[in-house]
Amino acid sequence: MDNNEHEHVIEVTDLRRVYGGGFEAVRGISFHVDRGEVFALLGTNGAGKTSTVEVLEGLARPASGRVRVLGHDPYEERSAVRPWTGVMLQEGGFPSELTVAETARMWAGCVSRARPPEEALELVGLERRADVRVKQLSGGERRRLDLALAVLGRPEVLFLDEPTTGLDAEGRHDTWELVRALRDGGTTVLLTTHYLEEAEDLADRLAIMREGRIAATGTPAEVTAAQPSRISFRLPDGYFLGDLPPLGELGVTGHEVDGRVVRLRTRELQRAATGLLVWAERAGIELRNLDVRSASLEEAFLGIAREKEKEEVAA
Ligand SMILES: Nc1ncnc2c1ncn2[C@@H]1O[C@H](COP(=O)(O)OP(=O)(O)OP(=O)(O)O)[C@@H](O)[C@H]1O
Repeated sequence: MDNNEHEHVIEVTDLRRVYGGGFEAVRGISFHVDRGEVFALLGTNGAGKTSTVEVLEGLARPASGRVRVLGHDPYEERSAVRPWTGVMLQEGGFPSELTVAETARMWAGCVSRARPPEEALELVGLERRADVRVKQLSGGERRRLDLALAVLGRPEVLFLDEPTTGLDAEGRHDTWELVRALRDGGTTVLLTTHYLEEAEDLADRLAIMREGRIAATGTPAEVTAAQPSRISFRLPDGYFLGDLPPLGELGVTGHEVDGRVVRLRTRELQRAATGLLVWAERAGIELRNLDVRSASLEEAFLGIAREKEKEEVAA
């Protein structure tokens, strides 16, 4: 199979997934992931991320819609897709009596084009734990083992469901480095995560799901651009809000005053910050505790979650 012919390594069109009792967990979503991209699927608990990823992994059939991985239907043509994909589920569930090295060797026997098991363990920093039984590993070490097994077959497409949950800060950064290295080597990665800084740092593009639908999608910068930036500072004694230049002219769309602390919201950060600083400079004022910040992905995420709450209150 010439896998290079499919630029969209993953294609999802109007995907719906309905569970046995009739509950519609995924309600018509579309997105694509190109070769060598890291794509993050974000969302609140129960938003439908795992339900979506399971369909892409070929573990479940869609109720309707079309899914293609490397140009194939991952459920109907599992044997054409499976050898090229690596999967890290939320729960690995490997036999706990085997050692780490035995587990890796056993798994290497099940995949085509396997790396040497020692190399996979080294990639995730488990080489010194090779002789430890799986049941004796810590939660974070088990996640590392799950990741080692997912990359053992040199996959072209890697599915990572919450890969860094339970890892300490160092483990998380190690995992990010590994994902970046795999991406740079041409691997396409689809990951779900609850850590917004992980998506901000790693993802080329992302989608935020809410109640089975995609509420926002784009690069991290595009998704955060929809949220206002913030400027805060301390007004010097003797000055009042009315002494500032007219806020509308600075491109400020909202403000709060808390004692002497002023917080401004704007979608034109450079214009607002420049106007404010020029005013302060001319007036010979020092704006103490000045903080100028673009919106973070976390703010965009919370904004989307709050839109939903507002809709519910209004209904
Ligand atoms: N086997 C099932 N039968 C019925 N409903 C299910 C089943 N599995 C999941 N659901 C429901 O589908 C919805 C989406 O679940 P899913 O696990 O895909 O969400 P998620 O975004 O991955 O959540 P989390 O971040 O908590 O892992 C939830 O409301 C969940 O209760």
